Amino acid sequence: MKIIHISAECYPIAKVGGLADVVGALPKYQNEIGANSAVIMPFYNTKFTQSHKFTLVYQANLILGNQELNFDILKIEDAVLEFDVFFVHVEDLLYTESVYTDNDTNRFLAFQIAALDWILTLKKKPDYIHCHDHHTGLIPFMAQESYKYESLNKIPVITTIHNAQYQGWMSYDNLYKIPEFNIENVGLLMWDGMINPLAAAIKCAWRVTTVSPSYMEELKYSANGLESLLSHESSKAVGILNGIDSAVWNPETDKFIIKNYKKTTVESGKKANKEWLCSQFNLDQSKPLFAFIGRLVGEKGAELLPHALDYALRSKDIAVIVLGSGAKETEKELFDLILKHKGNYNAFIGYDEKLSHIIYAGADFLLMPSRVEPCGLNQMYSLRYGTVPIVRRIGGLKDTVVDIGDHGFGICHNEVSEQDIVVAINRGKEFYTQQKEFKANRKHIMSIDHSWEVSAKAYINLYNSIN
Ligand SMILES: Nc1ncnc2c1ncn2[C@@H]1O[C@H](COP(=O)(O)OP(=O)(O)O[C@H]2O[C@H](CO)[C@@H](O)[C@H](O)[C@H]2O)[C@@H](O)[C@H]1O
Repeated sequence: MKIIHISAECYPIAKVGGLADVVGALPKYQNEIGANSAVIMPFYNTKFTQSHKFTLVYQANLILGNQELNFDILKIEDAVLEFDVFFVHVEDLLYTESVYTDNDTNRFLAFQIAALDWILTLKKKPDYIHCHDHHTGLIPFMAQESYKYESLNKIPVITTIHNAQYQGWMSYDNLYKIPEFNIENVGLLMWDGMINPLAAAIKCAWRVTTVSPSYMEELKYSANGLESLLSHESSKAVGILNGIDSAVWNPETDKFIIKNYKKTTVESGKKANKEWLCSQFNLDQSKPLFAFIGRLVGEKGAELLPHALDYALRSKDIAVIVLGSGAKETEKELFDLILKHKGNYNAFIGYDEKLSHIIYAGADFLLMPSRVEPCGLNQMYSLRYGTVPIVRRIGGLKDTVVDIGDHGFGICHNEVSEQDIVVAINRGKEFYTQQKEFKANRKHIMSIDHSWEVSAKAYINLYNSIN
């Protein structure tokens, strides 16, 4: 079974968030169960692309409206990953330091056209094309409707929605850039007067998946304008919970953390990581350490953190560390708290993969007060590292965390509010004082299995169900 994943991100090549983690793991686990799964993504100017060698696989020109652009398909020379990765290299458009820029309409249009132009030339075509998020949302439409891709229209295309908040909207005057199709079918591209790649993907993909079962249900009521479309297409839609790459996220072998540990050595292991964090960030290590890692955006409830943390920190009996970047105002407010709560609070405003691993290892609790959470990986990473997740009951968080009050192992709250966050922190504080139960819980959560094996198989079953 030959599968090609098409994505804007893939760990460790280019990562902005959880999309990269999934696309960097799913093909590997699909290959382990006998598939032949590869990825095609844009060739960005990242540390990874600078430090590896690539071979040219294919070269051609693509037509983007009235522009003709040269593109290369490249492949990593050495087998550094456990699956093949192909790159679309369009020097002037895609070779940027950031994954996302303010010219993304043209960038991702060119990427998608180049990817399909290349697939068209393959002797052995993929059995399935698996697209991820709106950046690849026009592929299901083009494969089905554009005349030049007619020979691909029997290949099932699957779209996975990692985040329906972003839909890739573009104005109607971009229509001529999409390879020619029967204009009577233009409605498949449109939603609310705009070309909407995510809506087009939901309409045209053979199957639509979300990254957790609860998120699939929630989208029917809250999908940034696509609710009725999701309800209408629900017969071809299913939620499959993400897994975590247990080779990358393993406290026993993790090269980023200060001291490796397993279930039997969790106390000394977490202590060493916490000590390092507290000394680096001037925090009191005798206090329970609460952490937040993530994009500082409304979906993550991040704008509530400054006030909620300010309030919770007044009692001076907790320590807090924040790692994130995003909305400038939230960044500033979180930064300003450092002086106010010196010794008990610190924040790293930015992106740091290594630090994120040390925080999962060294913190006692991880906060996720998300407004929207399609799956959430952080709570699963924190479980694996023996860190208690504190989550809002939403999306994938609801599917993966059970409250200690319900014979579970985490702390859950219902509302996205400062008050709920503070109450949840206080419950965490209280739990921390019951050291015997707290330590037993740590061991328990480390053994909860969220590895990709089960979900990788679920995707294969889904592909098979199409024929
Ligand atoms: N400043 C920072 N420094 C270092 N690392 C950072 C960081 N900010 C975030 N990260 C890392 O980025 C990843 C975030 O993953 P999530 O799944 O929580 O979120 P995201 O919203 O990006 O993904 C979307 O797609 C994924 C995958 O399907 C869904 O789980 C999720 O719900 C959906 O919103 C984690 O690996 C986290 O450690």
